Formats: sequence, structure tokens, C-alpha cells
Amino acid sequence: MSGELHAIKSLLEDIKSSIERFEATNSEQARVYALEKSLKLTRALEHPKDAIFKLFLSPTQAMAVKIAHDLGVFSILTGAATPVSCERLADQCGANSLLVGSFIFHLNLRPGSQYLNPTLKRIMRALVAMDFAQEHGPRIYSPTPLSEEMTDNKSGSLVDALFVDFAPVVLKMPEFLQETSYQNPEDHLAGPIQYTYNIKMTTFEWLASDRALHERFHNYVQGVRESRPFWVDWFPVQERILDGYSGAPTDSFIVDVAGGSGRDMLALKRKFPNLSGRVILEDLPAVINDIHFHDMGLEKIAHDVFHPQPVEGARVYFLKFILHEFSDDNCIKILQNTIRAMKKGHSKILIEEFILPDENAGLFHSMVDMILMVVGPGIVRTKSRWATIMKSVGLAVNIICHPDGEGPSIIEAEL
Ligand SMILES: C[S@@+](CC[C@H](N)C(=O)[O-])C[C@H]1O[C@@H](n2cnc3c(N)ncnc32)[C@H](O)[C@@H]1O
Repeated sequence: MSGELHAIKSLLEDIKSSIERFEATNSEQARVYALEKSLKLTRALEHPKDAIFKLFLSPTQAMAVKIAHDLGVFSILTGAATPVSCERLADQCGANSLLVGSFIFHLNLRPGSQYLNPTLKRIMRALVAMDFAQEHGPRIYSPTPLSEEMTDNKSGSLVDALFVDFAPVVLKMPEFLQETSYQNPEDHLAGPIQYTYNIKMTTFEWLASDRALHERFHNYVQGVRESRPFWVDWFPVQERILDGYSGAPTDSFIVDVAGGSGRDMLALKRKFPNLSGRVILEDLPAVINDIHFHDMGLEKIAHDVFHPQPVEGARVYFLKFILHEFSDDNCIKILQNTIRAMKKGHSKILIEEFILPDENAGLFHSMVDMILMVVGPGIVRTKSRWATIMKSVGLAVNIICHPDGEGPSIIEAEL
């Protein structure tokens, strides 16, 4: 035990000094380091048997949040001027929800009654324990930053997507791997999603096949992106891609390949309003046709990354969070389709993705890798895996830039 106590104390020291560094410098890296060490500290303090039992219980955390979200609990808490009693909460949820209405009806009780069905109280107890609400005296609640976050449609979509779209696939994943002899999932027409839902289309075709599913996905992608600074705020755009570029306004400056809603290009235009040259956003037709810009003259082109890149000789081909959606073979095909359009000595490729260290990756990046194994099926690549891929397609890596903290890095390469 003395060895364990020593390890616990040393973790505490690590956490303390990184919090002091965060306080002094506002460094994201220091904050993330403290967070990672806090997880290790929790582990060190926990008995292994308890840790496994808590793992067993862990899906119920998401369950409680999803039920509260469905009932509108978070909007009620954040919209109230004063803390809300459980009875008032039940009353207001009852107005929004058949569930609360019906359980009250079954018990033949009026909403707000002191004999309130205990379901909501039990959910609220779990939310308080998880910091999704605060309790002021018995069963009187107010919001926390997490409850406020849950009122953002984008975060709500993430929780909805977990339950409606992805949890069924996660549950099937062990069976899928068993059936496929534990091969790394690579076939985007026969991955875990295709297995679970018995479909013969890619994940992105599936996402586009249903309006609500499509909206949930693009909503939460937007939400996840908002939590980090834009690439133009930390990547040296001026030095790396603007200096030495003297294109005419009709020349293609940058193509955002599989760029989704185009936020990264809008951020570029906002930061460099006098930029000369075309700024082009590409994505699948279902996505491109759904985008309606209100500003800044971005061009839109419907393009499938498995076809040759139609815009030739651009200064930059920007690929953010697209290659990680695919296996190495498909990643190479996408890169080759892009490379054919690049002009040697002029074009650069920028790949923005999480890059895993070759050892001791953190929990967050490892979990993103797990969900990509389920979704694409794709992969978060290590630095050495990237090096091998880039070499195999004849791209020379100029630099890899990392933002402060745990956000995605940018690999800059050229022919
Ligand atoms: C995870 S999102 C990333 C979007 C954007 N780059 C970002 O980081 O916000 C992946 C994008 O790739 C697009 N995509 C998937 N398969 C594609 C394909 N075969 N051709 C073109 N775009 C594709 C999707 O529609 C989606 O917008």
C-alpha cells in the first residue's frame, strides 16, 4: 500500500503543478495534462473491483442524461429565474412529455402532488451526482454549466445520436469482430454499421438516407468543432501558405475537400478578407445542396473523394477529419485522387486530424479511435502510421503543427 500511496501523492503533485502552470499561462496543454492525471488519480484511488462495477454502471449515466433531455429538464432548469422544485419540474415536464404525463396518470395523481411518481426524482439524483444539475436543499434544483450545455441543440443532438444511431452499433461491435475473426474493420461497405443495420451502403450514404439522422450528425459535428479554435487561429497561414503565393483572383487558392458545412473556409475568409483566389468547398451532393451561405463568396462543388479531384493546381488542398473516416487503403485512394490535381512546387496538402502518439495515448484520443472503428470504419492514426502513408503516395511532409492542448494537428505536405 505504501507504494500505491506514494504513486497517489506523486500524481497529486503533478496535478497541482500543472494547475499552477495553467493559472500562470492559461496553457491548454497544462489543463489537459491536469485532467489526464486526474483520471489516473481516480484510478489509483479506486479498488479494481469497484472500477469494473462502475464500468458496468457507466451506460446508465448517458441514460439519465438522455431521459432528462427528452423530458426538457435542462431547458426548464436554465430557463427558470430561481431554483426549481422537483414537483414544479414534473409539472412542466408533464406539459412537454407524454412519459411524465402518463406515469402520473397511471398512479391517478395530479402533477405536482407530493406523491409524485419517483422516476423524475431518481433521474434528478443521478444528474446532480454527475454535475448536470445542482441541488439546493432536498429536491430543489438549479442548472450547472453541463445543464446549460445540454440546451444547445448541437450537444443535444450528440446525446440523441448516441442512443438512436450509434449505441446499437457499439453493442453489436464485439459480435461483429467475432464474426469477422477480429480483422481490423476496413471495408466501408461491410463495417459495423452495415452489419448492425443490415445495409449495403457506406456510412455517409446511410447518414444522408434519412433527414433526421443527417441533421443529428451534421448538428453534432458542428457542436464538436465549436469546442476548439479554428485552424486559422493557430496554424501559421501567412508563413506557410500565403507567403510566396501570388495567384490571380480567378486562380484556385484553397479547396476544402469533404469540408462539411464550410466553417473552416468561412473562418479563413474572415481572418484574411483580402485573400486573392477562389475558396472552394467540396462535399457529397446531399451535403453541398443543403448549404446556403449568406456571405463571403465561397464556391461549392459536389465531389466524391473517390473520384479524381476536379479542381487542378490549387495552392492548398485542405482535408479535415475525412481521412480518419476510412481505412489506410481508402485513405491512400483519396490522397492519390488529390495528388493528381496538385502542381509540384506550388500546391500543398493540409491534413487536419488527431494524431496519436506512438505510445501512451490519452483516453480522449483513444476513445475517438474506438468510435471511428465503429463508424467509418476508420482510424485515428499514429505519427508513424501517417509517415508510412505519406511516403507511400509520394508526399513529403514539411511540418506537423500542433495547437495548444488536445485538438487536431495539421500535417503540411507537398509533392
Ligand atoms: C466528419 S465530417 C468532416 C467535415 C469537415 N471537414 C469538418 O471537419 O467539419 C466528414 C465529411 O466527409 C464527407 N464525406 C464522406 N464521404 C465522402 C465522399 N465519398 N466524398 C466527399 N465527401 C465525403 C461527409 O459528408 C462529411 O461532411
